[in-house]
Amino acid sequence: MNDYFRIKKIKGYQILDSRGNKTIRVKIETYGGISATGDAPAGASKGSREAIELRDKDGGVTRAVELVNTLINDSLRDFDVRNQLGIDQTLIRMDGTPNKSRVGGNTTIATSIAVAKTAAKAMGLEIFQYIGGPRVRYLPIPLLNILNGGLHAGNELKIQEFIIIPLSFDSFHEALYAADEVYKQLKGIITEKYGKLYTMLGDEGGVAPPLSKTEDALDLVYTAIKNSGYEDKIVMGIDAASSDFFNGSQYEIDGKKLSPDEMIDYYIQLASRYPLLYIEDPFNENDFERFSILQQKLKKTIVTGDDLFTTNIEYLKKGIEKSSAKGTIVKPNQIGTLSETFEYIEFAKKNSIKIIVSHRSGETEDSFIADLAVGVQSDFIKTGAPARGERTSKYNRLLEIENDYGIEYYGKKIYL
Ligand SMILES: O=C(O)[C@@H](CO)OP(=O)(O)O
Ligand SMILES: [Mg+2]
Repeated sequence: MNDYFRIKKIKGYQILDSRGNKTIRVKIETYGGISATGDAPAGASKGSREAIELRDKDGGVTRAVELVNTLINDSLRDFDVRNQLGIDQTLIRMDGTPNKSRVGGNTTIATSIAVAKTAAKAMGLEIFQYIGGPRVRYLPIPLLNILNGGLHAGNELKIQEFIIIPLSFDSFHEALYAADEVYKQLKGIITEKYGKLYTMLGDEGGVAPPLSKTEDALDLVYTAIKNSGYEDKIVMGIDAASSDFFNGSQYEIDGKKLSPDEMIDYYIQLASRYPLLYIEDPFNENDFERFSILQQKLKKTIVTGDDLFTTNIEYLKKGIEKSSAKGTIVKPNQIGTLSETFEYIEFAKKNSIKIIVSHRSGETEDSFIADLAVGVQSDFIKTGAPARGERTSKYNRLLEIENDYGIEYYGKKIYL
């Protein structure tokens, strides 16, 4: 085996994420002197079926770090760093649980990402090229969460994310800059209407005005789109993250308690008032049936599962059998390794499910998911507002890829 690619050392240490919480970074070095790092992001509105994060009692990740420096370093040393599958399978076997609860999904995903980044570097390839090979043709459509609620903000809005989708543009940069204009416009409208204090930001860089009603937030976003002159080019979406306002039998929203069936009508009513192309997690993570009813009623909308599927083939299969959703969120840390993430994406694509590669609300500045989205040719990328470094690092990486490699933006061509 070529020594250049052989792993010499794997090291872990604690770093801070965008919420100021500790998270794990893993660094891999080969005998050829090539090294790269992988970071674990962290969610706030997590699905109950996600891979478990290994955390100390005080919120730190020193146990995860110790595992990397001992068990993982010992087991993966001398592996060829290009052997992603073999390495990921070793991590999966080492953990031995269905949800990575022994070693921690944060530990395994940071390692798995570091492996892929080191391999790409050693081969002299961009990460997206290493992942996607010569088939890479287009850049994903960004879903920009410009107004934050739910667990990502201090306001009373129950819907977690109010998203804009710049579809009809000829290039990625035009799409992104138009979305950025809408974001600025939104801040302007809010300042005028409520005062500057209302433009404080939520966890994903969107504004988080102290509103409590869904329609008030949607009105603001829709007005910002119209005022910017993009009504025919930019559409809207939401991530309800509804498990977080489901009390076991009803959804507590807009000062009301709605039954699951009333929630179906709630979304239909919203879709009749706003151009909602995208609705994520409209029902709690166990309600595959109502996802399916909503998807049938709103044929043009991409109903999407996040907490519903947690990047886990077992649950996606169930969703496909029941026709629950046209789209799936893909978050590598929900499942814990890149190989499982690739398998999931392949399975989803085979079943014509749209792929939305996504960040977490707690992120680092690492732009890996931008390369991942391009490499796997995902339909969309969800990575927050066009503001704050941990979000712009992903957008700026996509701009860099567009600029250096001239990769096209499909936008409207493939979606309307
Ligand atoms: O629900 C979501 O889609 C994510 C990311 O936007 O949030 P979190 O990382 O808090 O789970
Ligand atoms: Mg979500």
